[in-house]
Amino acid sequence: MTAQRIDGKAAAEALIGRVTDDVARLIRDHGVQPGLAVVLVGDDPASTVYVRSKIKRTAAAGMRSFDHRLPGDVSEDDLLAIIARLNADPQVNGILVQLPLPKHISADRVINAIDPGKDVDGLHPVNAGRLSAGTAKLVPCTPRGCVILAKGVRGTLAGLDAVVVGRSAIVGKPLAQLLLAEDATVTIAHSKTKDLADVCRRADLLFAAVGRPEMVRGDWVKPGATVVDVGINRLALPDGKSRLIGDVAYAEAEKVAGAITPVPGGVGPMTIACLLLNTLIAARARAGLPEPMV
Ligand SMILES: Nc1nc2c(c(=O)[nH]1)N[C@@H](CN(C=O)c1ccc(C(=O)N[C@@H](CCC(=O)O)C(=O)O)cc1)CN2
Ligand SMILES: [Mg+2]
Repeated sequence: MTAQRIDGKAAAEALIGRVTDDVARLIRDHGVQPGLAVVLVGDDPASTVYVRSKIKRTAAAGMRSFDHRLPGDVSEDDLLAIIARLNADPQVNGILVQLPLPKHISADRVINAIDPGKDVDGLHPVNAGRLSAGTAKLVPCTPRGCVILAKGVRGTLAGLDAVVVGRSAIVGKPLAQLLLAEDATVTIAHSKTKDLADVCRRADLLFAAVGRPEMVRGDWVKPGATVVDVGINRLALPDGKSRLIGDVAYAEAEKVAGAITPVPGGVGPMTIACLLLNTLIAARARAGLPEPMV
């Protein structure tokens, strides 16, 4: 049996559709138009593509979009001054600083400077703390997308054994917290985990977020498991072109898994959809309205 291919693109379009409808209601009923400011430092090609897509999708969803492109040698102080202006701007409900930042800028200092109520990446320590306390509204976009996709397949995640391979602040750690909030039994594994393949083989839900191309092999997957591949690794081809591959050896894993996300077209599109959702959540909270029912 071949695994069900989880269509992240379709799930993202459906979520963006619901967000767009709620934005229209928010404008019509409350005169509130959500606004997202995206800050890009430098000209990294992948980041430029992601930022362009974020800006385009924000506007298409009926939100205001504010575009801040800064040279790669901008000083940390100048960047912090822009963040301070965006924090004070009532038209801006969400602030997203595209990562990674150049080496001379401390990502921690920049993230800490964002108003937690506008932190649509969910990376500010206040929002990370709220996530572990179970009271978060703004949670990191990629992990939120992973949980939506897994729930789309399994309905409930309660009681399932979830293994998250990777412990980054942007994916692994918040994903583990979100899965715990869904009553899954969660293991966080990483490069130092003993018998990693055995740990993965116990997972009903296997999330790979290590940034190592095809590290998770087919025989690491429990038969019938739901596999969510967060990896986006660009592989250079001999003809000068490139190809994206995930952290999971898809061709092997699809023979064993019950369902699996492809790369591209799996988790990636959900990241941008969840950014729009977070911007809507931030705008509604700012207006004293409950979370959207999307
Ligand atoms: N401030 C942030 N920076 C970064 C984040 C983030 O969530 N917040 N995540 C990544 C990049 N990212 C969004 O910023 C992102 C990555 C990938 C995709 C996506 O749709 N990928 C497609 C493939 C696209 C391609 O061909 O390159 C897919 O997987 O189908 C969207 C957003 C790091 N930085
Ligand atoms: Mg840095």
